[in-house]
Amino acid sequence: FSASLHNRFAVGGIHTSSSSTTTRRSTTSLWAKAAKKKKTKTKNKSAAAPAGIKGFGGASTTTAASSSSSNVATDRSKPALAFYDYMEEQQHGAGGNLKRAALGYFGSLRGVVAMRDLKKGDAIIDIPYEMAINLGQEGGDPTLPALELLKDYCQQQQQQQPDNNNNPRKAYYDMLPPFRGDDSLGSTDFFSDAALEALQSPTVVDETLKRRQRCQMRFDQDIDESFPRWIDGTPVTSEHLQWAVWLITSRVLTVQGDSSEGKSYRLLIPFLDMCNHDRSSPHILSGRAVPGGSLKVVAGAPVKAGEQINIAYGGGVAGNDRFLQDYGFLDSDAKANDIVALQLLGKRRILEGAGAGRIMAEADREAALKLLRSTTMDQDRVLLEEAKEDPGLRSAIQFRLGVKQALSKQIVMQ
Ligand SMILES: C[S@@+](CC[C@H](N)C(=O)[O-])C[C@H]1O[C@@H](n2cnc3c(N)ncnc32)[C@H](O)[C@@H]1O
Repeated sequence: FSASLHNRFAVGGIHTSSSSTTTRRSTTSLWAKAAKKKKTKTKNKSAAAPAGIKGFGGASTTTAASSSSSNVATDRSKPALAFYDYMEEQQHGAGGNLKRAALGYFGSLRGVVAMRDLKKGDAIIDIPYEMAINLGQEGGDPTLPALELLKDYCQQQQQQQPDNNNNPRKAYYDMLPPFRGDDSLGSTDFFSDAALEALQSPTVVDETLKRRQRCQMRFDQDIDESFPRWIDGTPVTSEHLQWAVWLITSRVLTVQGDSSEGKSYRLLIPFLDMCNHDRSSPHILSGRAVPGGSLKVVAGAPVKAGEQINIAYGGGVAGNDRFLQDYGFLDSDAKANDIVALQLLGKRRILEGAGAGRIMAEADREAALKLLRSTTMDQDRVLLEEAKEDPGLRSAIQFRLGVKQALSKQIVMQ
């Protein structure tokens, strides 16, 4: 859930970041290696998780939950069950999580649902570091970890059935949002020209075009015939790499390593990466990228069975400019638009991209405000109605409408 270096979630813990000046590759091994343990499956799964997703009950049937969210449909699809098995495998030791939480659907959005009541301070999710995929040291270029991820993804997908000796991460990879899926297409990286223009945001357009260019350069430079093939046996394309970049920007967490080392790493943390965003979430991320470490979501308030377990992406300080570029959706919380408006008024520093950490240059602010003034909010609402065919165009118009609303609030307040 990459966003910014400034947004540390927890002391000595996980923070969100895709931004930094360093682009050095990690010298650590790519995969967080487990201390050698016997690779045996838990024999009696329902004994291992008597009250969780693998046992009886569950969030969809529990009587403990009183809210309407207790009717959440837990994900018991074949790939999900294979993924739960994968978590339970002894070398991962993450099966205990399934007593407390599972995957569920909130409308059409998959997320994590509590399987039982939990107290404030309880670990809701607790994933051993060894289960995480370490994509290298923190850096500003998402195409580097994307390349590593894409390579491993293609290698793991070579066989149809998960086989823990040859493709141990397949069960997890099968749960990732698919290539060309609606989720990934929500990111500005996949916007049509018309949608990009409709953003009325020169800085977002500029950053998007640069990222596309960087992705193409990475593809030209590092992907050749020796690269593993795509799932269907055809050569990997730059569009596959763009999808992998989106996986990085939307689901990787930057986690501090050993305190004496002073380094941070980009981790894909299975299951934890399935938590959706809610800016007001009280839950806290903690943990370190060290052997034996635990990567946790700790309850910041009591949790009821059936409740969705969300976390605040971007440390709760990212605006909708970042949400649209990195995650591919707009945060409905008004604060996400207020942040963009404050940046445009020179009252808040830019979080990431060109000029990160600085107040936006006056000329850039003026250019952006001029574009925003080129249509009224009423006109935008009409255009939004008309933009049914192009989801990117709709998001772009929604983005600028939100920014205009936030700007008008700021101006009234002045
Ligand atoms: C870290 S993943 C979260 C899990 C994801 N829903 C899944 O099923 O794999 C981040 C992605 O989830 C979706 N997402 C997370 N929070 C959301 C929200 N509040 N509204 C809409 N989509 C959201 C977006 O597609 C985002 O890029």
